[in-house]
Amino acid sequence: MTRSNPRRTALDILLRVERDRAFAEQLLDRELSLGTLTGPDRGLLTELVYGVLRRQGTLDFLVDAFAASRSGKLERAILVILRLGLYQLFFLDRIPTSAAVNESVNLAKAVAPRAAGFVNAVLRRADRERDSLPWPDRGADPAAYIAVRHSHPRWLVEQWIEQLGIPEAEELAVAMAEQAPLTIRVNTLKTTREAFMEELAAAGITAEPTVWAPHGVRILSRTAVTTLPGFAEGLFTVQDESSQLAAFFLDPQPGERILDVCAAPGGKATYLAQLMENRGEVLACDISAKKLRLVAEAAARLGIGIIRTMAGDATKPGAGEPPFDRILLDAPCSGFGVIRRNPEGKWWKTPDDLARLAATQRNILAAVAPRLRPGGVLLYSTCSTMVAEDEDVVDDFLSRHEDFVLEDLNAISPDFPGQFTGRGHFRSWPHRHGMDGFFAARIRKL
Ligand SMILES: C[S@@+](CC[C@H](N)C(=O)[O-])C[C@H]1O[C@@H](n2cnc3c(N)ncnc32)[C@H](O)[C@@H]1O
Repeated sequence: MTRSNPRRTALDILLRVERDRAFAEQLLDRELSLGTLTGPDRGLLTELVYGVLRRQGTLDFLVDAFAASRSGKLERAILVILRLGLYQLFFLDRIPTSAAVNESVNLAKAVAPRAAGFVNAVLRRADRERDSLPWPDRGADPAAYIAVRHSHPRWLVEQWIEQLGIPEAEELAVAMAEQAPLTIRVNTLKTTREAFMEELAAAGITAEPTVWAPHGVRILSRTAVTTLPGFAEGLFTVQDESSQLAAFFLDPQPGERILDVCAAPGGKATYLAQLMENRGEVLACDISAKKLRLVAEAAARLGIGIIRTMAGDATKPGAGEPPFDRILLDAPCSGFGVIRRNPEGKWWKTPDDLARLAATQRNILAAVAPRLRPGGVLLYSTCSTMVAEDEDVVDDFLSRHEDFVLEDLNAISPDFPGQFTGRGHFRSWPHRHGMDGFFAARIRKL
């Protein structure tokens, strides 16, 4: 078997994701750029890698149901071969059963020959018994049912149930296991949304304007970003509608000085500069000097001249800069709002990680807030659905800083009904809004 077999390549990538905690997106990009896979095999590889990571919880439940050994006890390579086979059997319509089973057996013969018969037996049994799967009892244990059926860690589902109640938590769980839409932001320094949509139509690409974000376009055709017209010319950048809105709600004005505290890779920093009509200054900081280069590259491609980058740890007090008109703190977070895009993250992170991240978020917020001028606005945002990383961080900060107040986005931006909580935070949900899960709070210094 050669490396140009998409199932073998998917197996290698999934094993590396498990073993090294490597990001699937980077491994896939590298593999696809080699050009050893062509035509539909490229799509199949992507589908298998992301599909197995998204549905891993359900697939392991099926392994436990149909294999004599529990999934946790199986050798890694055999477990991943079973996940791949079951994914093809249960989630892909276009692959015949015989192909799903035979290709899995071939994979086993190549990497773990003594397990080939076992793989064959488990997959054939799962296929025979597909109409009587032993799902957990929904009434007796709704969290177990939702976790297994829609493939999320149980503790995460329990948090969602606490926030939203059982029926809505299940809607969210369904949406969070789907593929996310491809959304871009049109660069209004170079074109308009209308003109860009005409270019897309002329290139045969189906797209629609985003519902709420004023410069967003959702791409409906299945296509790679780099093949869209105008990428090299900087007519657009990839950015989910929720992330666009978070930057938009800071409401930066031309000529102002803005601090973007955790800026890399620059999705929001470049949008701030765009909204400022490329006038004023955005100081884009990040702890990673390497990732800050991506901000500079994005700014150059988009024709932005007002972004200055500076590496540094935002938990340490910044020195030497006069106070800023506005601050964006897009904090490092669990990423539980974007698990449609990075599904591996949901299997890696634990409640302990949330506590650790929340401590960092609190430290950064307390360290950067003094850099705001009186009357200035700070926007705290995360791509997390977790109250511990969101409302709790903001409330803790406000309880210790009497010279800062929470602003009510319902009053500031009344044209966005349904996006804000009763207290005036921005909170988007995939099942309600079709966007990633995002949070933002506007805080004003008195
Ligand atoms: C959510 S990402 C920012 C995304 C970015 N705002 C955008 O829209 O493209 C969080 C960033 O925080 C940075 N970071 C983590 N800890 C930090 C710290 N202590 N000080 C500064 N930046 C930090 C990470 O390197 C990462 O780039």
